[in-house]
Amino acid sequence: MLLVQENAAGVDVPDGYVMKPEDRPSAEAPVAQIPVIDVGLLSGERKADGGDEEAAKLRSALESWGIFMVSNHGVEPCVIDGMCSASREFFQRPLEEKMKYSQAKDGEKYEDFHQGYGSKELKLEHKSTRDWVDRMFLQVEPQEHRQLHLWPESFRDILHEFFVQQSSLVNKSLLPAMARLLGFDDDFFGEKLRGRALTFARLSHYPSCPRPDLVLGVKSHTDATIVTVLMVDNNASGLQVQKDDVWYDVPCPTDPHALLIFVGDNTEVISNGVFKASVHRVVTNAQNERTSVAMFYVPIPEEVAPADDLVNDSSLDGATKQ
Ligand SMILES: O=C(O)CCC(=O)C(=O)O
Ligand SMILES: [Fe+2]
Repeated sequence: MLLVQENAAGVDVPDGYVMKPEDRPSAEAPVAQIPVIDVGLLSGERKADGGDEEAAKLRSALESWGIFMVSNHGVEPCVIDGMCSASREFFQRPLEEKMKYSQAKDGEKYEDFHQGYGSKELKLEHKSTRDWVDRMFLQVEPQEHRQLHLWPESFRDILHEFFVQQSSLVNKSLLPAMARLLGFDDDFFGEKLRGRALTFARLSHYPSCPRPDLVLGVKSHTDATIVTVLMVDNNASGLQVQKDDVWYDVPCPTDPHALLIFVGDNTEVISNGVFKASVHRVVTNAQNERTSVAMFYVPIPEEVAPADDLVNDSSLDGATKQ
């Protein structure tokens, strides 16, 4: 079978989705105390108004969870609402409609790195289990590489606007604040996302699943990014993060317009392990469907190496410079 949507109506799940017993989620997970960072206070000049405290919260999140929420982030609420409803509307369309945006040719299986609509179809030789998710995967940057024929008209403009506003959040606020925590110039991370760097959007739709005890929405992974920005709809939680070998639930943000930020692998490497990439997964839910939109900020591989100043600097000893 090609798409999760086709399986979701059944009472049981096909074998290909059933996780090995050791990888199945437990019924109850503790709740992660993910900090909410007020981005407005992070700019270099806001020390007196609580900026130091906010920077300390950011540091603690970067060094432990590898994930945090942001408020006051400059992405307009109407843009977040618009992106959320455009994604839901797209996934609710009949399958034949959505398949117009699939890159898989007739009879061919969709593969994850292809742009367009589909679901991760594992090759037979792969032993790994399938994820309970349908997706739309699109390259957003460099803009001249966009495959606009795969962008449904209904969300072309809103996805572009969502990207423009959040890339300003990433480049003007978040990455400079992260660089300052390591004692670097504001542009330290940002310059790794210029030129041939790539940005991808992934819209994910998790239909309700009859066996959340056996099946995962997305298996445990880290993102191969500098950072990932995630918008979740508030219909259902499902995201979990791992810390010290324990899986924690990430609750839906109480502010429906908050965004989640993941530290990606590349930042862990560049910071020489000072900042931790978030290990995360998505569990399924028997009652509710769920939609998310992730934006992946991916540098060119040559930019990914531990920063010289952080290597062999015994004075750091696991802590960061101020
Ligand atoms: O849907 C989510 O909450 C997370 C998705 C995710 O981790 C990913 O697409 O890399
Ligand atoms: Fe992820």
